[in-house]
Amino acid sequence: MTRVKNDDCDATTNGLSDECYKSWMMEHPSAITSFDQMVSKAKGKSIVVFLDYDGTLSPIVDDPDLAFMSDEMRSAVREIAKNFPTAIISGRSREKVYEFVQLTEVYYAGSHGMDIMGPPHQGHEVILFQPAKDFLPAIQKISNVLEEKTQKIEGALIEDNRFCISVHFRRVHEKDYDTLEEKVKSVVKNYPEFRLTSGKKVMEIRPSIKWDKGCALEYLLDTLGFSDSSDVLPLYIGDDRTDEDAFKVIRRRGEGYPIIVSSTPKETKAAYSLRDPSEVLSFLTHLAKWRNSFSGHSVD
Ligand SMILES: O=P(O)(O)OC[C@H]1O[C@H](O[C@H]2O[C@H](CO)[C@@H](O)[C@H](O)[C@H]2O)[C@H](O)[C@@H](O)[C@@H]1O
Repeated sequence: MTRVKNDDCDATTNGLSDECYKSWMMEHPSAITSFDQMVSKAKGKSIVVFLDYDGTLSPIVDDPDLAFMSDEMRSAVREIAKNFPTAIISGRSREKVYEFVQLTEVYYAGSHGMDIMGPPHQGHEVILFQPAKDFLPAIQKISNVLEEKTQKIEGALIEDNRFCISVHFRRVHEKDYDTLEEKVKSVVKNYPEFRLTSGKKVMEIRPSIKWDKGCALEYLLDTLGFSDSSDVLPLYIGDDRTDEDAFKVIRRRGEGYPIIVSSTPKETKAAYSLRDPSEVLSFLTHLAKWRNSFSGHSVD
């Protein structure tokens, strides 16, 4: 049993010291203190902002239905979206993220990028890409079986994320972790076209297609007309394992900033870090102010 144990580190549970964090920060410096250096590379380029939702724009809470973002964060994201093309890429269903964020100015990619929508046009939804449509009937079946098989495990929660399913165990007794994982695995093994991944106290079942948050980032850059990597600086802020796929894409492109949200050292492809959503808020506010300071004349 490994999947359900180690995905939600904090300094108290993993015993990592401040010293350890400081040395990790040397490799992944704060995006706030590195701000001037980062934006100095923006000359002649377009910044495109990609944001994860849970743990990035909203703090991690016990009940996934209560993961609200603050009004300050909403205003900061709105300000960012006024100045840069902006997308929110989440493991949640697109509808659920929209319910939380409530901004019409941004692109949304739900279900780990398998459900991409542009800003609404004349009040209508603009669905751009849904590569896992064929899997919907099977997802529904899996969801029903999981509901039934896990109903006796206190605290287990199945979340329907449309093109993928989350099995939450944040509120499950630790003694029941193994049982829950076995049950989930026994269901998934009957659906070879699906795979099991993990995040923060959550197991996720998703179609085994070659599509992830990194592919969604590239798709959105192409859609926005930025396939030429020398003209664009993509900036991606995220806190979880699935965000690593986007970090890798930015690394591969050789331009842009992968930024991890973490208050503990962890293995990551990110180049910069922010401690928590409150630092994300400061960074976004700073970025919008920096852009606004050029209003009327170009940054280029
Ligand atoms: O890609 P994200 O936007 O980060 O979504 C990843 C998962 O986030 C949510 O779960 C996480 O946040 C919950 C609320 O804070 C927390 O209770 C849970 O333990 C975390 O794993 C969401 O509910 C999942 O469906 C997403 O896959």
